[in-house]
Amino acid sequence: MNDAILVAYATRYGSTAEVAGAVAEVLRSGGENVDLLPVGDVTDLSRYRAAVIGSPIYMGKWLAEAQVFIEKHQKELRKVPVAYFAVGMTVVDGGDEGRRKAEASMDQVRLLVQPVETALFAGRLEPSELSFTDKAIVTLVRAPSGDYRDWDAVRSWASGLPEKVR
Ligand SMILES: Cc1cc2nc3c(=O)[nH]c(=O)nc-3n(C[C@H](O)[C@H](O)[C@H](O)COP(=O)(O)O)c2cc1C
Repeated sequence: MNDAILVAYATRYGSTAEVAGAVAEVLRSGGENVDLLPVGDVTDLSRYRAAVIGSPIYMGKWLAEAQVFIEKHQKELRKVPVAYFAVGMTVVDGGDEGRRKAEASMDQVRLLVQPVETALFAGRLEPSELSFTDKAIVTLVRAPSGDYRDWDAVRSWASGLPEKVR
């Protein structure tokens, strides 16, 4: 039976995993049968009637594992409604240009599988948690730090999904 909804995510420091968790929770509370999985743990897509896929943005792009997941499963994913969400910091105070850059992070995956719905969410950046290299990059680009995730925005988007992926 392909009656379940897949919520699959990539994450480096956990914030996108938590956004995916909130999306899954809202769908479940609406009575949907949901599997919440890191992209690397998804094997069989035949049991899903829809997929929600999210990735954080790093240097303007989705994490490689999210792109590879979509590329690898593009044939199956094209048969069902797919929604994408991107999590990043340029949407925090980057205005229209920040949103445009965040939208562009999905260009690659849009080409592979056209989504029925997309969303951009502000993320979390905690410098003390970052690897040496990541910390050096965010210091260089003077990225804002803190937790900017807007849970109301995430939940509101998720509550509209069942209608969109029907
Ligand atoms: C090295 C580095 C590069 C980043 N590049 C971008 C970027 O290009 N655009 C953006 O919107 N956010 C960028 N971010 C912010 C992350 O997308 C944000 O912190 C996100 O919540 C991280 O998700 P995760 O905790 O799931 O890994 C960057 C963060 C780091 C550490």
